[in-house]
Amino acid sequence: PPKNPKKQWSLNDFEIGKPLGKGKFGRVYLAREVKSGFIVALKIIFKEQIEKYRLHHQLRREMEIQTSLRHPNVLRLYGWFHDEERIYLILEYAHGGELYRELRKTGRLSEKQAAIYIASLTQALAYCHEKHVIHRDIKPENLLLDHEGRLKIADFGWSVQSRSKRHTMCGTLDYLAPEMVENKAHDYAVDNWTLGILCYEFLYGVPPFEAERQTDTFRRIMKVDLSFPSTPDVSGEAKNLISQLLVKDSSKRLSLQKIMEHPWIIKNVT
Ligand SMILES: Nc1ncnc(NCCc2cnc(NC(=O)Nc3cccc(C(F)(F)F)c3)s2)c1Br
Repeated sequence: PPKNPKKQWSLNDFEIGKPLGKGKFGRVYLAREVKSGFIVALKIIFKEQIEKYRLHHQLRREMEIQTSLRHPNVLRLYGWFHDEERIYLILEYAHGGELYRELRKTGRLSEKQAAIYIASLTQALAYCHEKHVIHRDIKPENLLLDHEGRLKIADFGWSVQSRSKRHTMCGTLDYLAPEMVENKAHDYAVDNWTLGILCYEFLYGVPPFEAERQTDTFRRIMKVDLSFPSTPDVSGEAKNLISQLLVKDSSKRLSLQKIMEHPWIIKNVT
């Protein structure tokens, strides 16, 4: 018998609820699938924006990549549909919202919480990398929390299926690895660098190479101008992990496997 064709969704299948957030190119709403009562997040993207910025292939790639990923720390993309002027992404609803709101609220995280998030991110990235997917745009805005406070990587709008080295420039400045800043060929190790950036930001409340002007941030990234303030008092193990990730030579960055075996992770996560 023919495989039952993928359900064709339409807006009538959903009741739209409160806005959850504004992302690039469109808003996200809470929504309920009428028949099942299943709660989702519906991301609405305007076609003319996609046309204007010529992002069709990127959006298509995101669909392909995300519908094939299944991991507890990767936000699900259940499917999508479109009408005259909009494209709708049917996403897993992350009840805890955006991680960066928690970061802004509390200023910085405890070492235990930071280590738990870094371990979750590392496991999610190890899963993505074994599926040849580099996210390339890991930043607090793309990290969501579910109802149990479990971290979910979202928005694979910049990810790529990579077997060869990549060249496309993307991502926000603070989180960019040197090889991306230099627009050089880059590979999976860019996500390892970003783990170092995030670990620093979770513990100190700001990313390590933050500067007034973009040119200064670029310069600080290229120099790996890393320094640890004396307050808050962060453990030596945490600084050790960050220093092993924020390494200019991408081949010398601590591997995802080694991150999971690092004393700071072992001490705080098991
Ligand atoms: N509480 C919540 N629970 C669940 N989700 C929430 N927010 C949505 C998070 C996202 C997940 N995936 C996304 N994907 C894209 O946005 N993709 C996208 C969009 C435009 C253009 C492009 C492209 F054309 F550039 F590729 C790609 S946004 C929230 Br708040």
